[in-house]
Amino acid sequence: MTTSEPNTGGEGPVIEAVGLGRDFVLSEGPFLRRRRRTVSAVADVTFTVRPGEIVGYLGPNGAGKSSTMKMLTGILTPSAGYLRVNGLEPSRERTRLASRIGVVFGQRTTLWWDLPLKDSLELVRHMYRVPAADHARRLAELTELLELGPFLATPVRQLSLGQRMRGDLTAALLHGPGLLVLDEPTIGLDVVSKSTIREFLLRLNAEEGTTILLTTHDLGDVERLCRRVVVIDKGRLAYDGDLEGLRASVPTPRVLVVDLAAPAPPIEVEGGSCVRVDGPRQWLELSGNPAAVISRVAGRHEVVDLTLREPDIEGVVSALYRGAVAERG
Ligand SMILES: Nc1ncnc2c1ncn2[C@@H]1O[C@H](COP(=O)(O)OP(=O)(O)OP(=O)(O)O)[C@@H](O)[C@H]1O
Repeated sequence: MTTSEPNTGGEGPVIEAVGLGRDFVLSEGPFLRRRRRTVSAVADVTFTVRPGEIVGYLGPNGAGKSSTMKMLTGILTPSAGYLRVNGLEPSRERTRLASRIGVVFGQRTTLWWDLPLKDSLELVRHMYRVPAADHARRLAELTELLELGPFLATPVRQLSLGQRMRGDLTAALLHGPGLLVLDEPTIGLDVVSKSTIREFLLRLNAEEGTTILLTTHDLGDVERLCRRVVVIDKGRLAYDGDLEGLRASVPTPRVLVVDLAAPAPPIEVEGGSCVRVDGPRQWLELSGNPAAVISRVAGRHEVVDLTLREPDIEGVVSALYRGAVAERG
């Protein structure tokens, strides 16, 4: 793939947020007795994204992810803190910033509902003032990579969700931005469409060095795409680091699944605690060395099969959301 412009605003951070905050003032209660209450959607969030990173911005519902995305793209003005995206202050320099970033909100489309996809993309070209030759080349590349060919002439309203998402990604990338901000890019998509989008994003990142920040509730997205995750909870930063570190930071035990020759009472063994029994199959949460527990179990029971399950990212993130992670500074 080729781009018409340099990808980033230099070697400095693509995103720099320091003590970022956003409050909303709500008016509650019956007429004449209304009270004002301040909600901190984002509070004192500090993180940096460097050129070429793919960062997952995760958190439970209402954590403050969308509010952060809106501040990054200049739609919302921060109430507190310092924020630069490609060296620009998003809420004050929104138009300049728009030429350097691509944004896709999975639940909305930027395309024109009644126009064929190709015409919608042509309008996007005019909005971003992309020269016709650059547009043609870029559209040809994206058409091939995202397999848009069969439905370029279809009105957007007739596209499937997966096709529309590929169209939206194309619209966001036609001007060759160095930063792509995605809010739930695979929401509602089937397995094949999710995979197409993930592989495309990986390729975009590898070949063009495009920096990607995405929110997602889909742990498949996280595992496939994100070498680093930033987790926020109740507006505050809960974790910033790699997936391995996230796994290690949450006490999610490994589980030994034991298939016995016949149903039996819950196994009692040092270093393992039986958490589930289903016929001859039992699940032991491990607190001790797996090899030692396995040898103890095998020494005392007639075992047909054993499987050691590592905690998956789903378990880790839900444990993190439940507040199992130690408070960090
Ligand atoms: N315009 C607004 N007015 C008042 N409160 C708001 C507004 N936008 C967001 N909030 C509140 O700020 C908090 C964070 O919301 P936000 O949409 O950023 O969370 P989120 O992490 O994106 O959630 P979800 O995963 O459900 O989309 C919530 O308590 C929400 O109710």
